[in-house]
Amino acid sequence: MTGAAGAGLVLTEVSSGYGAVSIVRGVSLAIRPGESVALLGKNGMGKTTLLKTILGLVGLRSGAIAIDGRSVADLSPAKLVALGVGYAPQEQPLFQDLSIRDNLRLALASDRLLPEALARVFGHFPFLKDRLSQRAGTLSGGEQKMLILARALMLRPRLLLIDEISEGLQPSVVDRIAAALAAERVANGTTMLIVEQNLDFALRVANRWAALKLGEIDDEGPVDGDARARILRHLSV
Ligand SMILES: Nc1ncnc2c1ncn2[C@@H]1O[C@H](COP(=O)(O)OP(=O)(O)OP(=O)(O)O)[C@@H](O)[C@H]1O
Repeated sequence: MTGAAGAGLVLTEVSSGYGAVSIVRGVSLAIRPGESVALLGKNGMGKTTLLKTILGLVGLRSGAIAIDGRSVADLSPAKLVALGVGYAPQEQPLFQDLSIRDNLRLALASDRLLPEALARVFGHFPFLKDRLSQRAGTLSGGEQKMLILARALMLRPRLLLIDEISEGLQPSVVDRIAAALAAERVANGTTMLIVEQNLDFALRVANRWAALKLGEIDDEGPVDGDARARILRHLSV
């Protein structure tokens, strides 16, 4: 393994929500450095809200969140980035009128870092290299998802939070994204928390899983021979 090792993430009785509504309820989850955990569950169970709570985009109501033993409660987005947190969000994450190059540049504090960071993401997604000046809004849905992930990888995150990246993608694109995530883990020991509804993808990219139901962790386990059947119980109606 080369480069910085992954970060540890510990959630202790985390609760959060919107207005008067509680969404995430008492979630405890410890992810060791280098682990990849798939967070599964039906629509509306609170998966995205939990990721946003870790990032401070949704306020923490009670409980604690620590990265490498350090509370993230009062950290600004810039400090989270400095700690090595990368985020691939589900909704409207690209600047459609900016070029691929400028969308990637926005991940960095300084252009000095650009050549090395671009070289890293070109290794995962070579098509970006030939189309750097193309407007992001003209990319296909799958290409946009790969650009979103590439942007999250620009700073070589130690903890990567990914929200339903495989949604609506054709199998060949899902394969490329799974390969990129696997390569990052091998190269950098990146810790990952991956919100998913695509069970096959989740089982490929994670070594552990947790199922969220109405804001609570309903079940969890390792990705082993029993995982598929156990998870399906949580995804089926
Ligand atoms: N900004 C918001 N204000 C109020 N309620 C919200 C807001 N965002 C989400 N919710 C509600 O919180 C609940 C959980 O939503 P969340 O997006 O976290 O679920 P999810 O498990 O990620 O689902 P999906 O797979 O559909 O993205 C839903 O009932 C949703 O309507």
